[in-house]
Amino acid sequence: MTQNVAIVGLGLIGGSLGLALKRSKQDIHIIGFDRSYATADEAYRRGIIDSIAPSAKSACEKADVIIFATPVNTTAVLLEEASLWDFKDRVIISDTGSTKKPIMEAAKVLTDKGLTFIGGHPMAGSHKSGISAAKEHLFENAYYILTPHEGASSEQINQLSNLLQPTKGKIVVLNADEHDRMTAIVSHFPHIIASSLVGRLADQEKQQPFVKKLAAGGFRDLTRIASADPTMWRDITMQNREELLIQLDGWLQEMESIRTLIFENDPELIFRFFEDAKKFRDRLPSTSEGALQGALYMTFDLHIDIPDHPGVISEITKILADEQISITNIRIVETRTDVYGILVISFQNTDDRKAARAVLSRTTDYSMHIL
Ligand SMILES: NC(=O)c1ccc[n+]([C@@H]2O[C@H](COP(=O)([O-])OP(=O)(O)OC[C@H]3O[C@@H](n4cnc5c(N)ncnc54)[C@H](O)[C@@H]3O)[C@@H](O)[C@H]2O)c1
Ligand SMILES: O=C(O)C(=O)C[C@]1(C(=O)O)C=C[C@@H](O)C=C1
Repeated sequence: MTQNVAIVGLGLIGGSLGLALKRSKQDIHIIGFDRSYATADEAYRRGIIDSIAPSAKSACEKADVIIFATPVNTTAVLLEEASLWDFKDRVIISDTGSTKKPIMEAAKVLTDKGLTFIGGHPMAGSHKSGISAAKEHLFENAYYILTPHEGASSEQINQLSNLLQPTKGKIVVLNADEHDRMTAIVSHFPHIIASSLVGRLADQEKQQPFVKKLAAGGFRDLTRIASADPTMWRDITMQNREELLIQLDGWLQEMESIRTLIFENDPELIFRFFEDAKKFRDRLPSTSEGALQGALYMTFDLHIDIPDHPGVISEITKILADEQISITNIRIVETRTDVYGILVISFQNTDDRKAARAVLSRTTDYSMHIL
């Protein structure tokens, strides 16, 4: 029997979910709704959804499973409005929001009426937003967290997990408190730091106009996420305010002790500060070790030692293009005359990276590394 799935909000996450569900072996009809008709129309034309609904209500009332993929404050408002909608009896309602406690609280208007709500959060994304950035592989190897309401049965949790299988995410069940505490540590607070570092650069650029030209690899790597959508991050910050304040207090204390460290200028203690951080960072699971991507998201990068000669990059991209291996990013980490430069190419998944490594080892003698 056909399963009707409604996706409300067809941006990066709703669109990627639609693309992933499209490869399902189950008989699924995806009904999409977005407040922007142009977005819904693009989703339909790209085959991400099977039909466009005229409203969120109309999409949801026909659905067996509903996934809200809107910014978290909007999702809370929609859940409130949904208390007046006529759902199918056995409907499962879920979302993709980056926060879970306030969403679970907002869903109470529905669960109090006997409806089933299972919070969801795929722990993979991007600083890009909107349907144009949607990718079928986005959730591959990422944790996909579910936070079921206490009324949800294991059969319903399994039904949702089965539906989500084509995302190739790893489903884990957590409670909403744990979820919000952990995502504050590894996702939400780092985002605040990235944006504030960019803010410091913007302030100081007034006195040092040349400084932003020096913002090289380190600054860029550390602040990539500051380019993300401000609406999404405003909502997350407001909804996870308590955990963020806890993180901020800890950080201020940490900065105070780092201030003392620098003031006292003890070489051994300064060395140990960097050494401890390096040891811990180097032990974090990486996708190259077969670990899951997740909050500690690793891109599928291949580092290639290339000589600093004109034409080398086009040689490599041509080899990959001939093999139909798509790349998501390409950058030079270091290039100096007479010294090997390092080209970093990012792929969508481990399979593409493996195929690229294999073809480049057959056709070139450049050494390659996965960090
Ligand atoms: N971007 C990420 O990295 C990421 C990762 C995991 C989860 N999430 C969560 O997923 C959700 C969606 O994020 P995104 O990155 O896809 O955002 P997005 O901005 O790319 O997409 C959101 C979509 O929702 C639509 N929308 C907004 N208000 C609406 C309404 N009232 N009715 C219908 N549609 C509406 C917008 O037009 C847009 O197309 C958020 O809750 C976010 O916290 C984001
Ligand atoms: O990779 C990024 O750009 C992200 O910010 C993705 C990221 C994260 O912090 O890891 C951001 C928010 C989501 O809730 C999940 C994933």
